[in-house]
Amino acid sequence: MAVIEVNNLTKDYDHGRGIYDVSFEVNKGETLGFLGPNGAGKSTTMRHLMGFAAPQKGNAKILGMGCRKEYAKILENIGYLPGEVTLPEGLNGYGFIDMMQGLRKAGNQENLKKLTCIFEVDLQQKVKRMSIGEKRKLAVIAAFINDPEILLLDEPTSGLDPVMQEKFIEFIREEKKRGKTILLSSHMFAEVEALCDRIAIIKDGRIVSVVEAAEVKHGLRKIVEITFKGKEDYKRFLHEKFEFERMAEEQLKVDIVMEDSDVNEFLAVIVDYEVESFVENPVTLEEYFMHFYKNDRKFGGVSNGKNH
Ligand SMILES: Nc1ncnc2c1ncn2[C@@H]1O[C@H](COP(=O)(O)OP(=O)(O)OP(=O)(O)O)[C@@H](O)[C@H]1O
Repeated sequence: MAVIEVNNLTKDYDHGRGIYDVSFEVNKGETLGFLGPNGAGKSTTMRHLMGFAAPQKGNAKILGMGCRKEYAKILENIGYLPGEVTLPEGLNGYGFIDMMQGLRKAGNQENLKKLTCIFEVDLQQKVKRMSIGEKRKLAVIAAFINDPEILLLDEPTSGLDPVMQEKFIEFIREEKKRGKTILLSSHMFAEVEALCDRIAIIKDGRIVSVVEAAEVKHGLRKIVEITFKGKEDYKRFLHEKFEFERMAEEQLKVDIVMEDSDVNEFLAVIVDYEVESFVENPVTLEEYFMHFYKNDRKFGGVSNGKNH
């Protein structure tokens, strides 16, 4: 069952900035990683899910409720950690948590103790005296304070030191075991690999790929490097219908991108060529993702974000 649904969500800020026809869903108990370079549209999508902005087209729903219209109801079930944290400077940690608990009508002192202990925040301290990391940890506590079923986490570990990052990952693993539904935007491959069931990649405001994390982890997509014996074969091969990643005429070498399901087709074609060698390398999540950073053309399965 889809808990979070984003359908053709569009917000055009002009000059090619914004999000365009963004569609994906997050099922109950699933963690979807939302990966994209700076300015790709992750926070904009999250803000629409929180009902802070109205789309020009499409819609965002949580538990079947429209995020803009039923904002107050949705808030009771949701924990949101914004990408940029701005906290009221005049309050101390307790004051801020009280304010957040009041907003959500769900005080939970036991949970507060547990979270304060895990994330080591001194709640007596005034917000204005806190470091960036401490403010971030306070925002993490606020997001989890009412033990929400659904979590929208916008780059949750940015600003945390490596020990805290590790603690956070452990904490989310436990939350996953408890059946939480999570949308997590991140730039950190290790974090995404450790936590996410599926990964949606967004670039220039558009979803360019949605993949099962296991598919990437187990290297179902591969780069095959083929070296030909002669120039004629090398040139002829370039006309074959494969996805070429790299061509090096001097070395008579090409890299093609393949999925497991393409292997038979590849073998049927390659028997017709004199091959010096071929090497197969699984694509890591980082390579898969970096491809979108560096290139505009598609790499692997482009989907509408609805495959799961
Ligand atoms: N209120 C706004 N007015 C105008 N442009 C905006 C506004 N909010 C976002 N944008 C633009 O929309 C695009 C997407 O921004 P967004 O903050 O969603 O990216 P992001 O993927 O979260 O990036 P980052 O990783 O840097 O946080 C950017 O080009 C940004 O400049």
